[in-house]
Amino acid sequence: MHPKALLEACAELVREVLRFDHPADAVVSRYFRERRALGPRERATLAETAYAVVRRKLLFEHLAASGSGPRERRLAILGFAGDRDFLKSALNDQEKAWLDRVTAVDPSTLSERHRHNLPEWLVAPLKEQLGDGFWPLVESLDESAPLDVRVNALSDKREEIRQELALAGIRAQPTPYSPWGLRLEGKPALTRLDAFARGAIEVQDEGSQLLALLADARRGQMVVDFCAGAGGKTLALGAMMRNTGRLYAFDVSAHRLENLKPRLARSKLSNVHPAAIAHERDERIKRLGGKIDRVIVDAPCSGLGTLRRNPDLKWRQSPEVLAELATRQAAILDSAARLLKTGGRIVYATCSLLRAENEDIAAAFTAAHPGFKRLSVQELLESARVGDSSKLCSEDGQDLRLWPQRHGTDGFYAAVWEKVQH
Ligand SMILES: C[S@@+](CC[C@H](N)C(=O)[O-])C[C@H]1O[C@@H](n2cnc3c(N)ncnc32)[C@H](O)[C@@H]1O
Repeated sequence: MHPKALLEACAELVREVLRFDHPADAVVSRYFRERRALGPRERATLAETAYAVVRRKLLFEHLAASGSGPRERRLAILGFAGDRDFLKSALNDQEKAWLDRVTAVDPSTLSERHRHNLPEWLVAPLKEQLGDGFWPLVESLDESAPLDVRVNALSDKREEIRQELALAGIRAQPTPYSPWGLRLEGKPALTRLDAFARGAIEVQDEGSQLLALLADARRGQMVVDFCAGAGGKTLALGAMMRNTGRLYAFDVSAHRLENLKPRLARSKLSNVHPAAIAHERDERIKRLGGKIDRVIVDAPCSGLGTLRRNPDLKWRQSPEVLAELATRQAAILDSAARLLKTGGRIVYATCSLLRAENEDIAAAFTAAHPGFKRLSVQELLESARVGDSSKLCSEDGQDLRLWPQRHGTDGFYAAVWEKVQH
């Protein structure tokens, strides 16, 4: 593609993504679907440019103010993810001079908001939680998230899969914390691998793997994945249960559960029962009340722990959305807890960074449910032989607290309770 045409296409995609009416990955996929002639390198430049603009939106808008021409074109120039000379060959003299001027700006002279590129409503709670750790978080959000896979413990050993991947030219290292994880070098395509087709590996962030581990699902148990979605945790739980017992995968979205089916077929699990529910107080849930050994609530959340992958979320969420989510999270946790038998365990988890969706929900649940005892996540991780478990937890060891800048995973939270009395 000619440089001028590619830059124009980048500006067009930037315009569509910045409407924020749909998730950026959906907008990019649709853009590519409608333009099948685009080659892989053009697609990479387009997607990376659009994501760069979303990530550094406040800075780029600030720098773009001094340029000329359409705003999205200026933003696309600033975020352009290709070769610099290639880009310059698409620019007129005025644009070249402007680009040279703005790229010479000393970053230390920029205001805070142009350095962190976050909305103010998000900055305040993060600074309060992290103190000096706020800036390392900001830096980590500019990096790309690693590609982790979970090895299916039902059928395979991690080291053997690592060697099998090496033979296919894919280098991988064991993940530092999850006993099932491999962290791959680069972003190799996996779907054509035999290990993928036979269900030996599934793409899953190491943090997600640890959430499933906390449930400690065992052979022969009755287990519920309450917000199963496409079943990332379900598959891990099923393997922990050695394909015995009964594992219900519930979700209000039948569409998301559909995406579990091919994964389930690959995994060879036969103990999983997916079912769409109308809401968290569905009749189906009521019938199972008091009968379940393990429940995992991977609650719908702001997703702000996944900003490396989904940087548009910081612009698509708001305090109003968060308040509404908190109400739903509390209601879902409350209903899910009714499923437990005495001695059963419930895990509440999110991929949010914010206390409002995490510690606050957990504290309110503890206060309202005297029959539930909080378990120390640190102790649970120790008994699961996860090394360095104190590094993964809140200071008191109660909660799982994973951060991209500290653990390399997405941001995750988990709290765990045991039902001690009726
Ligand atoms: C964080 S996602 C789950 C991801 C999934 N556990 C995985 O590992 O792939 C949250 C899920 O909660 C579902 N959800 C939202 N409201 C719900 C409710 N009231 N009851 C059950 N599931 C709900 C959403 O449809 C969404 O799939």
